[in-house]
Amino acid sequence: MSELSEVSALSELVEKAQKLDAADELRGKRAEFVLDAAPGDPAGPAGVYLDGNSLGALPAHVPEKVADVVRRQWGELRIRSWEESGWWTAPERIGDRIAPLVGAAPGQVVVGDSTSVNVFKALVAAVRMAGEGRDEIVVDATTFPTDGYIAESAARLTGRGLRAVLPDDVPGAVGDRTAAVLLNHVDYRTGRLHDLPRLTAAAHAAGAVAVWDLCHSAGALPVGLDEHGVDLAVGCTYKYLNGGPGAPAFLYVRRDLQDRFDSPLPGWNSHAEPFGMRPEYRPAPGAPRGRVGTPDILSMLALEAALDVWEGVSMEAVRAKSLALTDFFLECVEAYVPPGRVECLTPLRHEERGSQVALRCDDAGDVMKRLIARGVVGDFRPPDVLRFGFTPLYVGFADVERAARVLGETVGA
Ligand SMILES: Cc1ncc(COP(=O)(O)O)c(C=O)c1O
Ligand SMILES: Nc1c(O)cccc1C(=O)C[C@H](N)C(=O)O
Repeated sequence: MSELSEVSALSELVEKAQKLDAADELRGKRAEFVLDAAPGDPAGPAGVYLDGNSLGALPAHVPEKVADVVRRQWGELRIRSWEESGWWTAPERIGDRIAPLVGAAPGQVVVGDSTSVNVFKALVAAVRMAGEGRDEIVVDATTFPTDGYIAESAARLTGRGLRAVLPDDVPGAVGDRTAAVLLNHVDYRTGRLHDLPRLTAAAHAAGAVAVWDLCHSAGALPVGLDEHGVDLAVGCTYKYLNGGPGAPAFLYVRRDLQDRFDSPLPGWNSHAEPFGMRPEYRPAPGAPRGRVGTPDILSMLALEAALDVWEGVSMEAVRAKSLALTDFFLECVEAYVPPGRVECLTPLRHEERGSQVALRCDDAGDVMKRLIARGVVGDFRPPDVLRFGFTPLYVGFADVERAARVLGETVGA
């Protein structure tokens, strides 16, 4: 590109970003988060946070809420808070706040433990639901590692075999031996969105139980758990749900399966009568059956406060903006990054795209370090992937233009 056409591409994209930001119905949400100044803001220098697919930004009102939980609820009310501050019922109450964000009616989502622990609970329970005749678990061959490790352990514990299958190949791979299928909704590396309705239907047609990991889709796009008849699902709350580092995960058990959910971790919190202190276990009805032990109240209540930012936000608006952000990023990368320097791993088709863009780049580790030094925060996944996550509640189009411009300068240097 000549110097003149480079300048005109730049000013065109800057102008386009301004127009897109002005028309953005979610733009007011950014002020609800603690972030660096936006590009163009005289308070700059601007930082661009594109790592909300790993750790979501802090909603500004959360520290005050957490301070109240610590000082008053814990410091003053102490043990009374289990009842008076609603600590005991927090896992189901907060589950019901996450439920509409993933397309679930109330009473089916419980919050607690890590995603890894919930993958274990869900997968072993799925195998138990499927019955003795089915001797195989199918796991996403491209899965985030923790699901693969846990599936391997779940298979050994339940005496089933484990087969890793590419999500696209699941319909042809499942059969009357398949007990359960564990899939990631969005691939953590490439940002590829898998076809949840089709793959759930394929698992069901084979008589298998479908278990989904929603870590990279919850809060980023409509999931439609009830609508698509998903059996069990898990997800984290520290990415697009902005619950904070180590915020507890969630577990969805479809209502009509709850009586058959036989937890492999039947702790006292999931007992029908937890304070009965009985030697024999009797599972609670409904979502609380997914609980294990004492909930981590401080993290859980930070998450509860963080969920306030969803007030008045539709997941359709979030999805529309997410696709517009990733489309615009790809357009800017095309304009600013020297040809051949990066290769897009994220599908261009909207139906196959989550809310991140992954670019393959030979020296990705070094490039990401230099981007971060210039205030553009994404992340690096070995061996050669640059990941950029776009959280529609707080990322704007000027951020996107700036990130791609700095990327172009960094890899072009
Ligand atoms: C798809 C997926 N599953 C599971 C996890 C990890 O779960 P946790 O660390 O909450 O157990 C992550 C990210 O950390 C992830 O991206
Ligand atoms: N959970 C994380 C953590 O505790 C530290 C650093 C990163 C994470 C992540 O969430 C990584 C993320 N799941 C990924 O997609 O790579």
